[in-house]
Amino acid sequence: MAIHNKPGEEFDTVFSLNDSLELSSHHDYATAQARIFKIIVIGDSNVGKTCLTYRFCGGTFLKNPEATIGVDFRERTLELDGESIKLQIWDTAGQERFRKSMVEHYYRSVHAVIFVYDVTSLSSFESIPEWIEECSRHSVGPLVPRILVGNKCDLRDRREVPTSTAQCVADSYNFPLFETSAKDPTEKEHVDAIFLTLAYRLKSHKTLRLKQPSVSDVGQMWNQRENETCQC
Ligand SMILES: Nc1nc2c(ncn2[C@@H]2O[C@H](COP(=O)(O)OP(=O)(O)OP(=O)(O)O)[C@@H](O)[C@H]2O)c(=O)[nH]1
Repeated sequence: MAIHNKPGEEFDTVFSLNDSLELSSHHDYATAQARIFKIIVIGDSNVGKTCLTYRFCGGTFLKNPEATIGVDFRERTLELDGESIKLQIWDTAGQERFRKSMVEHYYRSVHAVIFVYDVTSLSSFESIPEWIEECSRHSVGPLVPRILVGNKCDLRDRREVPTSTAQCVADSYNFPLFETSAKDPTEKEHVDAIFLTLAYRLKSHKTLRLKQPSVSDVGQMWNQRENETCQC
C-alpha cells in the first residue's frame, strides 16, 4: 500500500511519523506502561502481507491494495493477562525495487518475523527459504520468534501448496505454521491467532526491552518512501 497510512487516516492503529513524535514526547500512562514489540511481515509481492496486517489492525479486508512501497507501519495494543502489549507491525514491500533502500531498517531491532506465502502460488512458497536467508544475513538470530503463514486459503480450487508440504518445511525450521485468509471474514480469528501467538511468546521474553525506531529513523524512511512513490 502506498498511500493508505498517511498520518491520521482511516483508523487509529496506523502508525505514522506524527504518531511516533507524539509517543516520544508526551505519551500517556497506559502507553508508557505498554511493552512495544516490532514485528516484520515479509514475503513475495502479492501474497497478502498488507491485507493480513490490515485485517489484524483494522478488522476488515482491505479492498484494492496497492503495492507496498518501502514499508507501512500499523500497530495494535493488546491486553494479555492484565499487561499491555503493543505490536508495532512493519508491513514490508515484496517487490525488490521498493525494498532496496530500506532493508537495513526492516531488520534493525526486530522482535519477531512473520513469513507469508500465498497457498495458490508455489513460487511464493519456494521463496520462503530465501526470505529466511535474508533474515539471517541481517543477524536476525534463532532466538527471534518466527511464524510461517500461508494466506489466501479461501481460493480452495487454486491451491498449489498442500498443507502437508508446508508443515514439513515449517517443522524443518521449527516454526509454527498457520494457514488462513485475510479475505474470508470467518478466518478473522485465525489471523488474530497469528499475532496473538507471537505476542504471548514475546511477552514471556522478559529480557526484551522496549525499542522503538527513533524519530529520525522513521522520518528518514518516510522521506525515502515518499521519494520512491513520486518516481513511480
Ligand atoms: N482471495 C484472496 N485474495 C487476497 C487475500 N489477501 C490478499 N489478497 C489479494 O492479493 C493481492 C495482494 O495483496 P497485498 O496485501 O497487497 O499483498 P502484499 O504481499 O502486501 O504485496 P506487496 O505490497 O507488493 O508486497 C490483492 O489483490 C488482495 O486483494 C486473501 O486472503 N484471499
